[in-house]
Amino acid sequence: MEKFENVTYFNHPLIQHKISILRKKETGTNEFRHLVEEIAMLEGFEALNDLPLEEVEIETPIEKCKTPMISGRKLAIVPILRAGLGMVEGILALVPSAKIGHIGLYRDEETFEPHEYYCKLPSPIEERTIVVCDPMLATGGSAIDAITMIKKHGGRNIKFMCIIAAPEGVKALHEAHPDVQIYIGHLDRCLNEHAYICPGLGDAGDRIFGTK
Ligand SMILES: O=P(O)(O)OC[C@H]1O[C@H](OP(=O)(O)OP(=O)(O)O)[C@H](O)[C@@H]1O
Ligand SMILES: O=c1cc[nH]c(=O)[nH]1
Ligand SMILES: [Mg+2]
Repeated sequence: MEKFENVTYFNHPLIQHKISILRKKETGTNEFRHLVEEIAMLEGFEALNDLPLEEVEIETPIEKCKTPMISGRKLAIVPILRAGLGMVEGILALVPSAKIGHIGLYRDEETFEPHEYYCKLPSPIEERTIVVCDPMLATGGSAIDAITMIKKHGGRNIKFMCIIAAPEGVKALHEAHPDVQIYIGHLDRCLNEHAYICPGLGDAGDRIFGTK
C-alpha cells in the first residue's frame, strides 16, 4: 500500500486488541457497541492532538496562575449515519462541549454508490474543526460524498476517523480530498465482490444496531 502523508494508522496494542474482538462474528450487539465507542475514544485522543491551547488565568487553592486550556476553533463531530453514530459518544467523552452534525448516507447494495438522505451541520461550520466519523472506509464513496457536502456548506478543517479501512478506500479518499487528515484503526486486505472489507467485521451498522 502506497504511503500517504495525511494518513495515520494506529498501532497501539489496545486499539488492535479491541478491533480483533469487534471482528469476531460471535461478538454481540452490546459488546460491539461498547468497543466501537472505546476505539473511537482512543483514536480521538491522538486525532485531536493539535487542538489549539490558550493560557487562561485561574486560581488554585494556593495562588493565581496561567494555565493552558483548549481555545479558539470549536469542534464538530459529524457521524455518517448510521454506523458513524456508534463512534460519537467516545469522542464526546474527550470533548463534551463539541457540537454534533449528521450526514445520512446509505450505500446502494448493487452499485455500491452512496445516496444522501440527510444533512444537518452546526454553524458556523467554517470556524470549526470537523471530525467526520464512520467505522468503515470501504470503496470510500460515502466518506468522499460526506466530506464534499461539508465543504459545500463551508467546512474547511476536516479530519476523517474510521476503525477499519480497505486500501481502495484510503486511496480514493486521499485523492478526492488530499487536505483531509485520515485516521485509521486497521488497514485490511481488500474489498470482496460485494464491496465488503476483507476480513473486516461485516456490516457495521447492522452490528451496532442489531438489525438484519
Ligand atoms: O466506503 P463505502 O464503500 O462507501 O462504504 C462504507 C459505508 O458503508 C456503510 O454504511 P451503510 O451504507 O451500510 O449504511 P448504514 O451505516 O446505515 O448501515 C459504512 O458505515 C459506511 O458509511
Ligand atoms: O465491510 C463493509 C463495507 C461497507 N460497510 C460495512 O459496514 N462493512
Ligand atoms: Mg450498513
